[in-house]
Amino acid sequence: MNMGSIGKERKRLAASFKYATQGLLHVIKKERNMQIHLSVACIVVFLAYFFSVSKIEWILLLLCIGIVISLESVNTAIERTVDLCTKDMKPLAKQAKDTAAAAVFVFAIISVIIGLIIFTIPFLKFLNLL
Ligand SMILES: Nc1ncnc2c1ncn2[C@@H]1O[C@H](COP(=O)(O)OP(=O)(O)OP(=O)(O)O)[C@@H](O)[C@H]1O
Repeated sequence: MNMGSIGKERKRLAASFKYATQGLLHVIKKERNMQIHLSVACIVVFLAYFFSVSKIEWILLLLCIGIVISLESVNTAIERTVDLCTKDMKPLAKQAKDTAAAAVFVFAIISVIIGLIIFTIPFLKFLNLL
């Protein structure tokens, strides 16, 4: 690989980061669900810091936050693609959108359960109930 092609490769990499950032900002601006996920994520990070959760618990919480945000982005991409394909009401369009929404929903429920497992005992101790 010569210097010219390394420079081109770097530019291409920088451009792909730029486009991904634009995509993320679009979902944050336009999708109410993403705004809710991010607000919950901020609260979870605050609680994790406040209760000094363990390293493995931090990893689990950050994984949940990352996966929910990623799934919501993919869900939005599928919604946009369906809307681009058809403006008519079609059963397949509904199945595509609802199935994509189900992916976010399932992992969001798992994340809530993980959050409850991690925070319930510290929270009860904080309230002097344990
Ligand atoms: N082209 C379509 N054909 C059939 N059903 C559709 C179509 N577009 C949307 N729907 C269905 O209508 C319902 C509402 O969809 P809509 O996209 O308006 O909002 P949503 O799924 O709540 O997503 P969001 O709130 O993130 O925009 C969903 O069940 C969806 O699958």
